[in-house]
Amino acid sequence: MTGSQRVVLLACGSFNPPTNMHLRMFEIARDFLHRTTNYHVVAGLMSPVHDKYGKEGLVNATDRVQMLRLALNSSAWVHVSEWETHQDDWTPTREVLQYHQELIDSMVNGNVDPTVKRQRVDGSTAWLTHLSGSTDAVTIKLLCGADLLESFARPGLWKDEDIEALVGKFGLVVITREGSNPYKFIYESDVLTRHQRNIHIVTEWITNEISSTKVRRALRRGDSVKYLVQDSVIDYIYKNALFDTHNK
Ligand SMILES: Nc1ncnc2c1ncn2[C@@H]1O[C@H](COP(=O)(O)OP(=O)(O)OP(=O)(O)O)[C@@H](O)[C@H]1O
Ligand SMILES: O=C(O)c1ccc[n+]([C@@H]2O[C@H](COP(=O)([O-])O)[C@@H](O)[C@H]2O)c1
Repeated sequence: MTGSQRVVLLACGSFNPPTNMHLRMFEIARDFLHRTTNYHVVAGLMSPVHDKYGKEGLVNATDRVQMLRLALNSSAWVHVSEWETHQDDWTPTREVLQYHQELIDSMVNGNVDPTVKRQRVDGSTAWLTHLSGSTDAVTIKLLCGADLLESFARPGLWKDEDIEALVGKFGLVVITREGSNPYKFIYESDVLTRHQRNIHIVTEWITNEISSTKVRRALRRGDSVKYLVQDSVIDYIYKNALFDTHNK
């Protein structure tokens, strides 16, 4: 596509379990960017957080990766990246983006780094095929819900220099979420306002409040989660007795 800037969207999170909203985020972000910017979204990545992130009720990364793989069977362009889960410890999001940008650079941006190339052979990098067929540069952006953006203000949670890099160097695509006001949040932050052009707010007009927390609660109570989560993921959860479903 002439004159367009190729982009990969990366969403980080627990995905505990992955919901249909996690998948939908990618669709609405891509539609919005294609309609309002000259970005051409070539691939999406979901990077589940490391077990050592230590969030209460987090099932192990092997199961979360497996659930994401099943969920993403219905997508032709979004993939799971296991890299984060294979590290020795939790990785800050800035470093997750940095790693994937370097991997992309080593493939298409003419910046061949042999160390990065070696790490590529891990079977979870099929998404790189979306980058072939063109030598136009590809940049990575963080895709997130407005609650993640607003967590930037939680004292001690994010490093200032990481926030600066996320918005200054990479850029954000933020999906609105019930109870959040990303425009006001950006207005109240000097650093976010300075990089406002690099923050794309996507309004989800078809509002819904699907969250993994609510899905886990329903599962625990034996309530149906059909149409909130992909059927294959529900089967996996019951087969492996995740989220206290053992006696349901
Ligand atoms: N309903 C939603 N609307 C907009 N963004 C969402 C929604 N659900 C999840 N996201 C976004 O998806 C990413 C990964 O989210 P995460 O795994 O924390 O899901 P969650 O449903 O918020 O989980 P939990 O309820 O366990 O906190 C985050 O950027 C989050 O903001
Ligand atoms: O990089 C950071 O400093 C940082 C601080 C807090 C959270 N994160 C990431 O944000 C995501 C939050 O996921 P969750 O499920 O807790 O909403 C997860 O991928 C974390 O690694 C990242």
